[in-house]
Amino acid sequence: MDCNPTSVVLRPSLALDKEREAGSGGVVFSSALLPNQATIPKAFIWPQCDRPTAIEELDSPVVDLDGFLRGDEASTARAVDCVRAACSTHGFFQVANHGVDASLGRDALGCMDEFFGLPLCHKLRARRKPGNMWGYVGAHADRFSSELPWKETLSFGYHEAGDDRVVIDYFTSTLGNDFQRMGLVFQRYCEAMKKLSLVIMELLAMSLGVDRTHYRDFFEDSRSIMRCNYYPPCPEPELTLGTGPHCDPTSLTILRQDQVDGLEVFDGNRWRSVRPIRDALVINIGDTFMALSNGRYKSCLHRAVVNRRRQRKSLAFFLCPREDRVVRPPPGELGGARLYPDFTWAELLEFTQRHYRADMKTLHSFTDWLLSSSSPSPLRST
Ligand SMILES: C=C1C[C@]23C[C@@]1(O)CC[C@H]2[C@]1(C)CCC[C@@](C)(C(=O)O)[C@H]1[C@@H]3C(=O)O
Ligand SMILES: O=C(O)CCC(=O)C(=O)O
Ligand SMILES: [Fe+2]
Repeated sequence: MDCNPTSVVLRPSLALDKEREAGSGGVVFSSALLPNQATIPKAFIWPQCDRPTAIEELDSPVVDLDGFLRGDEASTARAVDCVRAACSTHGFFQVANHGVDASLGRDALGCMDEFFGLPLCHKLRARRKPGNMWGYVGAHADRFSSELPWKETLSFGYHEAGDDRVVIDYFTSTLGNDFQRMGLVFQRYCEAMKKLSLVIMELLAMSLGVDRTHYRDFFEDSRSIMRCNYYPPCPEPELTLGTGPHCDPTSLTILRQDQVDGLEVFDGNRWRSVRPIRDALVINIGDTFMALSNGRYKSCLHRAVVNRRRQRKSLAFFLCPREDRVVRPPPGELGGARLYPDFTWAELLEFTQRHYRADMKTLHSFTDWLLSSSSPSPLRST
């Protein structure tokens, strides 16, 4: 593989579930090409209705977690009210004084600069293999053939294993022992994200009037996804998107942005920007938690836009339950008619990876697909 390809070559159109062997070559999207191009390939051009427009800022609350983490009752009550208000509307809020070491977040963003700055042939050592979710991808050009997102991504899994090395081992086994330090930084970052996500789960439970340990226990043995998003500068940012409009299919997202604008949330009427706040973390509810709350909390539509001058990076930690846990709301508190059937995260994840490109209707489409499937799972009650 030429380490510095001279052009973006996109293979002929292919449907999502007819994924070709990645080894067949042909498709690369590399930021190394960009400074020399004045226009973007047609496959990256999005429909007019999806293109970025001039927008205002989202009024997303910043929840100070310091008092809650110290067990202060008044601060806890304020945090619970703040979370309830945000999750009952656009599902986004930011947290400050969250207990995650600020230097760890900056180190992780620094490791992203190091990885995505590698020659393409080195990045391709981590290339995502067909049927697998982990690895390096350019513009999802191995899965989609139009409306390609203007980004490179690196995704890997995180779960507590006996030796606490699952992420370190991923980096050293995929990229070599020279990447031991990078693996250690991301290992520690994922551990910190997991710890914070369980704190947020307590807050969410309390704000829903559910026993405060309910969701925490449900995610204790979580199998989460870490995704590094790298958005190169784009010669025609008004025609494309860094990440298309979607609701996260996962349960909870903890997003660390760098200081470059780009995250946008649809508040029901218009797109609004989520301005980066230094060292704060953006939290949003995903589809799986919307089902766990029987629709009380909203998984919200969001996207990422790019710009002509500056690269942008974001670190998205996606909390997910163990694959075989049945997703259903807690008995009693969130009563009323069930909005969604029982399902497992494994079923929803497989739907997004093999049958459906996650967008703003993923959970609705998944529910239809699930209930229409010929072999209903014995776990499922509707
Ligand atoms: C389960 C997942 C699928 C996507 C990553 C994630 O872990 C959560 C967000 C999903 C995604 C980012 C939504 C927009 C479309 C997508 C294809 C992307 O642009 O990356 C989605 C991810 C995916 O790899 O399918
Ligand atoms: O990069 C961002 O700000 C958002 C990315 C995102 O929504 C995602 O990866 O699910
Ligand atoms: Fe997202």
